[in-house]
Amino acid sequence: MKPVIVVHGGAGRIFKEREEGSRTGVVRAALRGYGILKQGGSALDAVEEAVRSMEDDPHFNAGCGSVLNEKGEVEMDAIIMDGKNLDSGAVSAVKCIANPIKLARLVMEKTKHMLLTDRGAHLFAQAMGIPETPGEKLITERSRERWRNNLEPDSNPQEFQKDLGTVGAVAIDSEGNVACATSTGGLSNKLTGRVGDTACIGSGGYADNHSGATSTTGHGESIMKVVLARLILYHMEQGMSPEMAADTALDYMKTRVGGLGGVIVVDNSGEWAARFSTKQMSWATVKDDQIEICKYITSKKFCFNPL
Ligand SMILES: COC(=O)C[C@H](N)C(=O)O
Repeated sequence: MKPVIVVHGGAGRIFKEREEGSRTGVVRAALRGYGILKQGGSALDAVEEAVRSMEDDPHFNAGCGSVLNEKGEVEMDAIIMDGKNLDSGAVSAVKCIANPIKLARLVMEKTKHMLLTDRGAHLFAQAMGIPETPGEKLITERSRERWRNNLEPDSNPQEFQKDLGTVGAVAIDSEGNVACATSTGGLSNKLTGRVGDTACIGSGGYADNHSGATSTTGHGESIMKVVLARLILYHMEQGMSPEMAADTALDYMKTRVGGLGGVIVVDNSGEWAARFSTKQMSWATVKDDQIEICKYITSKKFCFNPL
């Protein structure tokens, strides 16, 4: 099987000043993940590495650069899933950790559970020897400014899309195993303790070798209502291509609950798609040693925009 990786850096508006950084960030992440796949590494390692590289990049709303909650604090959600055995691990509302995706993977591999939240996740991180990163180090000037200007949470399913930047990756490795990973700071000025789609299995991501893997981004409450990631795989199980399944599910989310978002998908034959109903989504993919990246324009080839 020829390995493939697809990454996204969030659906929504991408403001001019973040365009270049966001594009460079998704390219770097895709190449890092693909490097692992090329050396015979697993899809799981590849998606973790790709997401970790975007968590470390302040241009994205994950890890360093996360948006802030109503109190001006970082609270992050992340999920990782292994399509071989349907194992998954997630964390929600975690604060002083540089790489929530790493912690999610440890939840998957070192506990009998699938999701740890807030204080419990923090205690688990300590027990695993993960160093504490002061919250201040995760906060950028951009996220602080956004917090100051945004007294209300970005809760409108259509209006939420002001330059966020959740990150995610899906991959298939040379053995035909698929995996997904997603990480986010969530919605700006959200209520303390709000857990979004990203930490929820089937919403923020899903991976199953029998069909494929998907990672989602967009209005979290809408994504959770339609269980977007699992819905896409369901459509693929019924015979749709990744692109058709993604468009059908995004269209359903828009018409049924008025929510917008974006998804990346890879199926178990290596066919992939990056689709969105928001104005933009940054993404990059590497297949056959060729990289393809988003163009920040609305073209038929690169995106689905029903607006
Ligand atoms: C682009 O914004 C996001 O993806 C936010 C994320 N889905 C959440 O609601 O937590």
